Amino acid sequence: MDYSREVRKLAKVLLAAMSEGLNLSSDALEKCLGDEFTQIFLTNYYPPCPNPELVLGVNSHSDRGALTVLLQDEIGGLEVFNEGNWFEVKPLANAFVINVGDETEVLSNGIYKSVAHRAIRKIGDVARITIASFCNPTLEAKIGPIAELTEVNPPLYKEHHFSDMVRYVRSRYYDGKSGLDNFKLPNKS
Ligand SMILES: O=C(O)CCC(=O)C(=O)O
Ligand SMILES: [Fe+2]
Repeated sequence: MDYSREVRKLAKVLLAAMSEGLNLSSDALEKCLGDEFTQIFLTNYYPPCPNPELVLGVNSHSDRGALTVLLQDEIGGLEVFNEGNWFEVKPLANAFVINVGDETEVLSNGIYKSVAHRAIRKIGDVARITIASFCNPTLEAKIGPIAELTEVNPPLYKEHHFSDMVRYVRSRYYDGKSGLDNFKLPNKS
């Protein structure tokens, strides 16, 4: 309980800072996530494995919600994709990894990018444990680019309910593609 309360506080601080980074009021992003944004905790257990080079822990994906607070142990294996390459996210003691989720990319009209990531197995003879805390909109929340951000740049994403994103991503279960593909508007330029 304490952990979830503290993670929630951290997520609120991050959402406020990210809203200000968009030149919006500090409650702008959180307000879009519904009455109270939801939190889902997922513990990932990667058991010891004799042939780590043959195994992928979690296939490439981006987290679908607003943001993820990830706690990883010291084993390592998380990688992020940028400009055609995978980069290791080295574990740092007493630090969280924060992933921007797909719906923050939509709300910010593409200013904040959700991050493609995966988990590989680096060391075979020890288990790895991570705890992901997904901060998500409520299922009924209507998610689309925030109006102030579409005055200069046209909207890049279709408005949808978060439940539509969840349904779409589930239908594609970890196939390596982004959930955002389904909500992109055709580029008119
Ligand atoms: O275990 C990790 O390092 C990543 C897990 C993850 O990306 C997820 O649960 O969404
Ligand atoms: Fe993830």
